[in-house]
Amino acid sequence: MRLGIFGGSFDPIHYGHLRIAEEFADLLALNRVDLLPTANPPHRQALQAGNVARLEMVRLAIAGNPRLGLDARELQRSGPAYTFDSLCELRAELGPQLKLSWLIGADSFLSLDRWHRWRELLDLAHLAVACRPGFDLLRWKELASPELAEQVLPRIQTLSVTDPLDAGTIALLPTTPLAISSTAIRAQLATGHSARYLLPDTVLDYAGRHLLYQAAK
Ligand SMILES: Nc1ncnc2c1ncn2[C@@H]1O[C@H](COP(=O)(O)OP(=O)(O)OP(=O)(O)O)[C@@H](O)[C@H]1O
Ligand SMILES: O=C(O)c1ccc[n+]([C@@H]2O[C@H](COP(=O)([O-])O)[C@@H](O)[C@H]2O)c1
Repeated sequence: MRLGIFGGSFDPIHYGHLRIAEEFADLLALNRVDLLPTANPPHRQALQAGNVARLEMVRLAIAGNPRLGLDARELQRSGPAYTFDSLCELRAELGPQLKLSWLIGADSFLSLDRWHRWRELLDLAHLAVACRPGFDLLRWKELASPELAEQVLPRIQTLSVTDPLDAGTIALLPTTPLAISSTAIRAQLATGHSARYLLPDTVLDYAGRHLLYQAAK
């Protein structure tokens, strides 16, 4: 069993997220990728849509794709939602033998050294880094802090589905670069512009019906 986890604010979820989740599953031959919406992210201001709405939008977005699942554990936790805590819980539930990989976009990867107990994350899971326009992974050595570079360099491996290890490596995934962001979608909706084809229609309809990203009147 090879499980992938993809944490995010998903405020709202969009095709940039869905495409890297699909390519992650495909490139690493994962049995399943669980999307893990975060609550109280330690590193950013309050999210715009509430927990229930973001969970529902993820549910709508992944409907019909048997490889994508939903893990709501962080929404049930009070206090900051640290990835370290989620990976510890997952390891305790699934055992040491399971191959566990955490998907992260290139922008998040470059700030990994500001995450809670970041050095220990690779004891718990593999890391798979997706391309994101504007964050050139070929230049990551210049862009990363010396601490991150020192920690990361020896761990980077060429993409491999047959790695015998259960955690501890970093794969740079050649995913399709899609310049889509939740920030831009929220801005488009708040100014009355169309966000169609940047995210699933079902998610857009949900956001519209619940007036999630409209400008305050
Ligand atoms: N278009 C994209 N391409 C690659 N990775 C992405 C893309 N959008 C988001 N990600 C990654 O998905 C994860 C969750 O991202 P998040 O939910 O914050 O989306 P976002 O579009 O970056 O949102 P925001 O604009 O609100 O910051 C992060 O690891 C981020 O790097
Ligand atoms: O654990 C941390 O300290 C930490 C710091 C920054 C981000 N994260 C996680 O990274 C994922 C992507 O975050 P974001 O803000 O880009 O949506 C999400 O699962 C967050 O909980 C985790």
